[in-house]
Amino acid sequence: MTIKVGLFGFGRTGSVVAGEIIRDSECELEWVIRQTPSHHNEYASNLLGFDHLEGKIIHFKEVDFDQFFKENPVDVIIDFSSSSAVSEYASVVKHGCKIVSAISNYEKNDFEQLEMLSQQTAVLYSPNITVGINFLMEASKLLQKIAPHADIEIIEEHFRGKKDVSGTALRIAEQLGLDKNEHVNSIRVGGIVGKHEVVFGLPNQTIRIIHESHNRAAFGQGAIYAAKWIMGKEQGLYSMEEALSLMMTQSNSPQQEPIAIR
Ligand SMILES: NC(=O)C1=CN([C@@H]2O[C@H](COP(=O)(O)OP(=O)(O)OC[C@H]3O[C@@H](n4cnc5c(N)ncnc54)[C@H](O)[C@@H]3O)[C@@H](O)[C@H]2O)C=CC1
Ligand SMILES: O=C(O)C1=N[C@H](C(=O)O)C[C@H](O)C1
Repeated sequence: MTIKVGLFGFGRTGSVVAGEIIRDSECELEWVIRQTPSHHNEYASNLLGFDHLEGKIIHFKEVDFDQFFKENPVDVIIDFSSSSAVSEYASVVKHGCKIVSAISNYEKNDFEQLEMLSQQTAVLYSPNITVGINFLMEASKLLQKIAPHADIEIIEEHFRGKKDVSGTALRIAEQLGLDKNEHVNSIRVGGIVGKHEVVFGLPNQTIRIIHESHNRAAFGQGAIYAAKWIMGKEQGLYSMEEALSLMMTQSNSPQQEPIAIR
């Protein structure tokens, strides 16, 4: 069954994610909604160099969202836009659509709205939707159990233009029970896509667990994995850790396909 996808955001990340969705044989990019008016009614596929027409680009001011979702139904919305977009697609849950949100830093009221939507449909929210970073989080939690007295610092590195502190780093701090104001160190240089390092300091050794995204396609592959995983889920708020930890715990069972990290 082909999964019909609606994408919010076509910026640094969304434009790359769109390409991954178009390339995926099990997904069809139905439309892309964004705040930027350029390329309205053009196709993401053409802008990305594909020959066929897929993923019509829609300027968000040109649509009545409720009418739009009724006339252009999708199975899942993938959100790589901004915190405020959740209010635009709130009505989509009436049509049974699932949600994968990759917004890294939500305003409080926007996240509360996303939580409300999860009472009506399945919502997967992940500030870092790569398979690798979620493995880093599981590995860090395991190491903290083994070395409970270690000093721990989190270092996050991103491109110069990223204004907010990494939502991933804040999530790692939360998972490790660390004060995010004390133990998250940010570096903003050049065009770094995203690097997260958890440093465990012991008296006689230092252990570093590092994940680095080299290409935003990693976020697209993670979002597609999440979209496929959430298809069979009932309403509720899910995390990428849950999606992956279930796979990781079942990964040695013969009927489970191991995670194909590409
Ligand atoms: N969870 C993850 O693994 C990742 C999350 N992100 C997050 O994705 C978001 C976007 O990041 P970038 O692509 O770098 O930003 P960007 O500023 O380059 O692109 C944002 C896009 O969203 C659109 N947009 C913004 N607000 C909108 C709204 N209310 N309705 C419709 N469209 C809207 C803009 O027109 C633009 O196309 C950020 O929150 C970022 O932290 C980015 C990479 C990975
Ligand atoms: O803004 C980005 O680009 C990224 N944001 C996410 C975050 O804030 O954690 C994830 C990734 O590192 C890239």
